[in-house]
Amino acid sequence: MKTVLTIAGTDPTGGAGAQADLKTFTAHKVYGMSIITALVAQNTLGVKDIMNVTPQFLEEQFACVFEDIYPDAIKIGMVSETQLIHKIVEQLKKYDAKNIVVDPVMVSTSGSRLLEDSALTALKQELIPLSSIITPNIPEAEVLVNHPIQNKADMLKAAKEISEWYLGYILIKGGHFEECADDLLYHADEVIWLECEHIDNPNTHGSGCTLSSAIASHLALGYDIVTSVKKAKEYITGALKDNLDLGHGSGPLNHCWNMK
Ligand SMILES: Nc1ncnc2c1ncn2[C@@H]1O[C@H](COP(=O)(O)OP(=O)(O)O)[C@@H](O)[C@H]1O
Ligand SMILES: Cc1ncc(COP(=O)(O)OP(=O)(O)O)c(N)n1
Repeated sequence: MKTVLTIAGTDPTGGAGAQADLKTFTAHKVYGMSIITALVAQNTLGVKDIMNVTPQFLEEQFACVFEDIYPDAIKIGMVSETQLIHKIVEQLKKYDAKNIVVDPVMVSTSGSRLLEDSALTALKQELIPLSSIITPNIPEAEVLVNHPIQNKADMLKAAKEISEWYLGYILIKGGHFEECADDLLYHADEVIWLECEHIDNPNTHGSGCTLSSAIASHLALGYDIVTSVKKAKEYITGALKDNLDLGHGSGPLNHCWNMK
């Protein structure tokens, strides 16, 4: 069985973070594992509190995973502090990790900051360069390029700007636009639009976590990056169309819609 690791924060209601990632791994029939960066008190209504783990505890979790069950692919989500990013970078290098997907989580859709301002430099200069693909949403891409992104032309411009300092694949997600949900996959002047109509579903909590975990699952299964992204986009679209309605805010997805 192929193995996939998430390095992420938690969501006790299971819609985002490590819990969503693990469900996504299971839905792709890969063996899921998790290294926790932070305990997050959150639900469909928003984030109440964050308790980061220590770098030492992060290192112990790395040893438990990598010295026992080596992952075929890794998804990295919420890592809010510089010292935790430093530790993850050190450990990924130590264990010669491959097939790394970085979802540069910065702010939850409900508006809570999940990345400290001071950690942005370490994210850009140390963690992102180790990855094969990054998956920013529009607000995250705006932070990476430091200007607004209002349409598809702006998305392409932003991807080109990011490619000046990052050599991997860049997936800018268009889920925050009203008119459509077209994602842009960009690499070395290659432009692929993954087109999708805007699905009228207010329950999108954790959609970015779920998409990046689906990409990592497909990488572990041996697909190339372009195929992995296309298959992951089909999966997230199906999950959004499944119309699960739980909770009092922006609800979670049915990660196992494809197993019905
Ligand atoms: N209403 C929607 N209709 C169709 N696809 C969507 C919708 N909202 C999000 N998506 C898709 O879900 C994935 C996650 O995107 P997004 O919600 O932008 O990420 P994040 O959760 O990181 O903010 C992307 O493939 C995006 O296009
Ligand atoms: C622990 C944790 N990680 C990431 C997020 C953000 O999730 P995302 O998939 O970007 O979707 P929204 O929750 O913003 O809709 C999170 N909330 N918690």
